[in-house]
Amino acid sequence: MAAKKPITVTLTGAGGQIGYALLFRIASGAMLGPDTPVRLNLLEIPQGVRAAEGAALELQDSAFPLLSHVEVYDDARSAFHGANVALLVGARPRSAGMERGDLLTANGGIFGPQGAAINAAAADDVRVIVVGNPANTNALIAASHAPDVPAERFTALTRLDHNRALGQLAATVDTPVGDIRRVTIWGNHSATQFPDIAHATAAGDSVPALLAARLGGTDSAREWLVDEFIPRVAKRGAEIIEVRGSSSVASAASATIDHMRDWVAGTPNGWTSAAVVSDGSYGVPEGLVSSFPVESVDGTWRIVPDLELDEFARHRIAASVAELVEERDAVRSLGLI
Ligand SMILES: NC(=O)C1=CN([C@@H]2O[C@H](COP(=O)(O)OP(=O)(O)OC[C@H]3O[C@@H](n4cnc5c(N)ncnc54)[C@H](O)[C@@H]3O)[C@@H](O)[C@H]2O)C=CC1
Ligand SMILES: O=C([O-])CC(=O)C(=O)O
Repeated sequence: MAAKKPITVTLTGAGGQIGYALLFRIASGAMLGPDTPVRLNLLEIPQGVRAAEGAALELQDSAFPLLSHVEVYDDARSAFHGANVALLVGARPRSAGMERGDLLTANGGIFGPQGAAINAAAADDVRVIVVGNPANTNALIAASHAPDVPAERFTALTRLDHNRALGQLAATVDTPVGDIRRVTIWGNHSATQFPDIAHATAAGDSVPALLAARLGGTDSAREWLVDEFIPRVAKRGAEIIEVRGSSSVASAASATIDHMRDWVAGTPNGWTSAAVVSDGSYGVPEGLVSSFPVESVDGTWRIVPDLELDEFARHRIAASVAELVEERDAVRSLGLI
């Protein structure tokens, strides 16, 4: 059988923390599969180039059979040349006391030029995920500078929030995390996000019913949901910063791998969460990059249709979407879109 052609993966922020956690998993085949060779293009700003070069040396020392080539760039056009997969991680992380909104001005300027470089140089089938915060709005900025790339190819990471929700639920209902299905993160990757378990199941049983049984009735389950689960998941990033002293790295890299793997290979276990360009579903204005329940079908994210939403869910989703509208208007007034 002829050897498979390598997939070109461009990673921005390759000299940073998440970059370092991502590179070795990509090269090992965890993202694109055990028989897909990869070519890695690493993009950094000049101050980050040495760190990226160091990571490239270590990649060589790891002798990954699937790794066909590694190149370090400080020029976006060259780095995105022929990219089939673009992981936009490079941006300043939040430190203690900062809200994600504070990063809009700091990081927004990065994503227009990178969107334009993707438009000019990437492969026709490019798939983009934005990890750098504020991820949803940065993806919107990048997409708006790439008119020739279908908007559906621009996504942002909310899989980390999804995985955090699975972790919290598994611990509370005492079920293996792999048995939990049909959890959704709606809206923005921020404290306004809505982690929704109304449709969730654990080994086929209704999670709301399991919670009610475990926590002493539907009222207590509701209290846990509103006062503990939702804020714990939505503010987990800040909790990690407080406990670790810096923002999530390995879990963010792992979620990025999950997102891209499922996008390419499909979601046989049912839906997951990803921030995708809205087609107007569930009242989310068209064009906003918002998190939805999504399935990956034939290499394309599809928003799961026709889920029933109660008043509480509609209210929570609207609040997070209102924040996305504010962010869009802010970057518009800064001339970034
Ligand atoms: N969406 C999500 O779930 C999560 C997002 N994040 C975000 O990911 C981003 C990266 O985090 P870390 O790796 O921990 O930060 P880091 O500071 O360790 O690394 C960022 C790297 O990006 C580079 N960089 C900055 N501007 C760049 C540009 N224009 N082009 C290429 N590279 C550039 C920097 O030189 C640095 O090496 C942050 O914005 C952080 O807030 C972090 C965790 C979760
Ligand atoms: O909270 C932060 O600043 C980093 C991040 O996005 C997360 O951990 O969810």
